[in-house]
Order: sequence, then C-alpha cells, then structure tokens
Amino acid sequence: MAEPVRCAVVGASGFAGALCCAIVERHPTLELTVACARSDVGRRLDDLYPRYGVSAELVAFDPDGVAERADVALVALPHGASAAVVAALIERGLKVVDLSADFRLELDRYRRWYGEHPHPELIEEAVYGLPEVYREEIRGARLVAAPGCYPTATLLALWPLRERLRSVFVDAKSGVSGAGREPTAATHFVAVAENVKPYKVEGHRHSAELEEQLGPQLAITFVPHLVPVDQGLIASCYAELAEPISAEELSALYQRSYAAEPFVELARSAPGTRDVHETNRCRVYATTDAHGRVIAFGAIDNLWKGAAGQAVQCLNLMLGLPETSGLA
Ligand SMILES: NC(=O)C1=CN([C@@H]2O[C@H](COP(=O)(O)OP(=O)(O)OC[C@H]3O[C@@H](n4cnc5c(N)ncnc54)[C@H](OP(=O)(O)O)[C@@H]3O)[C@@H](O)[C@H]2O)C=CC1
Ligand SMILES: CC(=O)N[C@@H](CCC(=O)OP(=O)(O)O)C(=O)O
Repeated sequence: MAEPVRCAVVGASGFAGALCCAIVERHPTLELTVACARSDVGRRLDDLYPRYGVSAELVAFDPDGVAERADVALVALPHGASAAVVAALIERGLKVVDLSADFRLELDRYRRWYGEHPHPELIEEAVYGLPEVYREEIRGARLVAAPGCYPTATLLALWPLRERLRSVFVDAKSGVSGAGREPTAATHFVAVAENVKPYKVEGHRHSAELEEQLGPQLAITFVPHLVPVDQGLIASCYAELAEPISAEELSALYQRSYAAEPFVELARSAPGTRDVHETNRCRVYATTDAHGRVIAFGAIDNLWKGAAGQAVQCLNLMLGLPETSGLA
C-alpha cells in the first residue's frame, strides 16, 4: 500500500474543484488535507454539494498554510486568477495540476487570447495534461496544465488523424456546468431549457488550444453550443484529409492508437454524452462519409474527463501511481 499523499484543492467551492475534492476523498492514496475557497470560507463542502458527501471545511487560500499541509495541489480557479496561486505553490515545492487555461498555451498565443500573462516564467516547463498524448512528459512534471473540456473531446476524436488532416469543422456541444457555478443571463434556466444555442461563433478561446496542439497550418472551424444538460460534452468533427482513407484503415488506425488507453473507449457507433456521464471516459467513434470525409466524435463528461477526473489522472502519473487510481 502506497504512503498517503497530502492533497490540497484550491477553488474547492466551484464545480470542478468540488468534484476534485470528491475524487481525492475516495482516492486510495491521496488524502484531502486542505480545501480552499473564497466567498464560502467557513462553510462545509457538503453544505454546498451534499451529493459528494465531503465534510471538509473551506478555508481561505494561504500559500504557506497550504504548503505546510499538502504535498500536491489541484488548482481549479478561473484563468487569470490561477497563475499567481500556482506560482506560489510551485515556489513552495508542491506538485501542481492547474485546471485553468493559464499554462496551456505558449506565451504569444496566450497574450492574443487572454492578455498579459502574470507568470510567463512557468509556461516553458508546464506540460499539457492530455495523458493519451503526453503521458511520459506528465510523469516527470511538477506543473501540469489540464486541457480545456472542448479540446479534450476534440483532440481525442482527431489525434490519430492529426498528420493527415487538411481541414476540420468541429461542432461541439456542452452541458451548462461547463460554464461554472456563477449563473449568467446565458446560463439561466430560462435561457437554456428547450434550447440549443451556438455561442462565441466568431472565435472561442479553445480554438487557440486546438491550434496549439494540431498546428497553426490546419484550417479548423470550431463552434461551441450550449445544450440543456448538466454534465456532458460532445465534439462532432468533420474532417477533410490530405489523402482518402478507407473505413478499414480508419478503424485499424483508431484501434492501434487507443487499444491500451484506460480511459478511451472505442464505440461501435456514434456515442452520446449519457454513455460517459459521471465517468472519466472519453467515447470515440470515427467513420467515413460518401465524399471521403471523416466524421469523428469524442464524448466526455466535462467535469470528469474534461476537468477534475483528468486532473487526478495526471496527478496519478506525476506521483507514479496507477493511472486509474481513484477513477475507475
Ligand atoms: N466547469 C468545467 O466543465 C471545466 C472547468 N475548467 C476550468 O476549471 C477552473 C474552475 O472552473 P469551474 O469549477 O467551472 O468554475 P467555478 O466558477 O464553478 O469555480 C471557480 C472557483 O474559483 C473561485 N474563484 C473565482 N474567482 C476567484 C478569484 N479571483 N480568486 C480566487 N478564487 C476565485 C470560486 O470561488 P467563489 O465561489 O468565491 O467565486 C470557486 O471556488 C476554470 O479555470 C475552468 O476554466 C476546465 C475544464 C472544464
Ligand atoms: C459551457 C461553457 O461555457 N464552457 C466554457 C468552457 C469550459 C472550459 O473547459 O474551459 P476552460 O477550462 O478553458 O476555462 C466556455 O465556453 O468558456
């Protein structure tokens, strides 16, 4: 039995942070020793999220206090607010998985989409936390930037084809928990119920992440939609390839790419989000159409494989634990 590893969660009152706490609490090796929040300091997490049954009291973030009580941290703050917290914890010797966008992009691309970076000195060493692609790099990292939810589903749907892609249309749909805990006019029940609505059609910041991972030369059109579900996200990708591919070759390529992956499930038909609800799995399906295009799908639970689950998957790798610990 491995020694317990003390884990802090920062942003524990948010949707992703609360699920991080729940996964850590049930994890066989990690021990939840600090849960930090802002507005809800002094409250118990199970008062905010009874379904997770985590009784930890929420405390204010103090880097020295966290460093005394934890060896590793999951930071689930909004982009912009995250970088300073991550830097303070790294400076104090913790291993950190950051769930925000602050360390996912190279500096120029970050500046174009998010503005000035508060801690550019850490960008270089941060590893993009998609284990199916960067497993070895994640094992040796002290800072991992967990991918966004849309890029996770899109990249897993397309990765086996990446060298053959000429252009891609990504039609992606997310449940409302992807927008975080703070309600807005766009996420109000009345705006979301009985509705499917595209948003940020002229440019969503996740297209930067897709460009960074798949290469700036690739023409990608990415259009997110908000759909009336709580947790669930699907990326439907329509791809033109440089050379046509047969259905048999496509199927063999995906089998080769993902046969050994614990959290990628190759579906035999197009997946739905219900198939992955409350799991860390991504269900992938790829097929060809009558025009020689490929249609590839990636379905995830945005709070699990799109956020908290994937962050713990990365932490498991960073700590040399079985990758599926606490997640299976
Ligand atoms: N929701 C999702 O599906 C996904 C989320 N992510 C990323 O994970 C991170 C957390 O997302 P999510 O849980 O949805 O967000 P929430 O808005 O639900 O939670 C954010 C958390 O951060 C705290 N917080 C907000 N602003 C500040 C600040 N300026 N300083 C300190 N604390 C602050 C909040 O506290 P308070 O309650 O007091 O505001 C809350 O604890 C984000 O970076 C998000 O982009 C990544 C992938 C998917
Ligand atoms: C439905 C919804 O609003 N989704 C969020 C994406 C959530 C996420 O994964 O994004 P980051 O981790 O990059 O913040 C959005 O479109 O901004």
